Amino acid sequence: MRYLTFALAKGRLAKKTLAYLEEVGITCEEMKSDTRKLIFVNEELKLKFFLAKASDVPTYVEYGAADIGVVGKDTILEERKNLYEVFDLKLGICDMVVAGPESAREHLLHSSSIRVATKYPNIAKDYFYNKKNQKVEIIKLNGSIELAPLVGLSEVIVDIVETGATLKENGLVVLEKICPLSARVVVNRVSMKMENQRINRIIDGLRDIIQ
Ligand SMILES: Nc1ncnc2c1ncn2[C@@H]1O[C@H](COP(=O)(O)OP(=O)(O)OP(=O)(O)O)[C@@H](O)[C@H]1O
Ligand SMILES: O=P(O)(O)OC[C@H]1O[C@H](OP(=O)(O)OP(=O)(O)O)[C@H](O)[C@@H]1O
Repeated sequence: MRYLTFALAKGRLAKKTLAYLEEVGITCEEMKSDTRKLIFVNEELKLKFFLAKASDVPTYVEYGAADIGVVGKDTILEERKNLYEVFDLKLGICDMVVAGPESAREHLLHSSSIRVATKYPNIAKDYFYNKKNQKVEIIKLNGSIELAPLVGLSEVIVDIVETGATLKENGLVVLEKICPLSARVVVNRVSMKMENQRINRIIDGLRDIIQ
């Protein structure tokens, strides 16, 4: 039997994803230890696991380097890879929003000369260009997005809001909601056909514990 390979997003989602997998009998003790090792193997179940940067998970799965991945819907929308999104794990629940100072609300409604800072340029383009038909300038950043309107880099941002604490502490508010987000299980298109039974057994197990 060949190994089924899982690509998991390191960071926020990793711990909870591992806890869910454990509940359906998929364990990888080694992975929980403090190690620099990148690949972990469960010989008994013929499974391999690796932790990758969240934004790279769809790439590993599209190319078949991983059969299954767990990653945020934000990353799926941004990376636009060719894969099956099979299941909502209902963890890492948050929203993609347009945010800024209250003073940007009017500007956002009427002006086209708006700058939007974001880690998610494709999501921002899709929202402003396709859904709203509004020509804005999109500026790509890699983190601490809330800084942009505070220092005059942009009028608004497109970013994730979970508790709202970061926005609040920086005097910003949600101006428009783009979409809800949560972690999803994604599967390589060929693996879905070739390993259908094994993959469906895992997905059914996860579905049972979440419902
Ligand atoms: N408060 C939150 N902020 C950011 N992401 C969140 C939050 N709550 C849940 N998530 C989800 O967790 C995923 C992983 O977030 P995490 O912060 O670990 O990585 P990242 O910010 O995408 O990557 P990196 O920090 O390496 O750029 C996100 O893609 C999103 O789906
Ligand atoms: O609504 P909240 O609960 O405050 O969470 C939202 C914040 O968390 C994320 O940032 P992250 O911690 O990933 O850091 P980053 O800004 O460096 O991406 C996101 O980009 C927001 O800044």
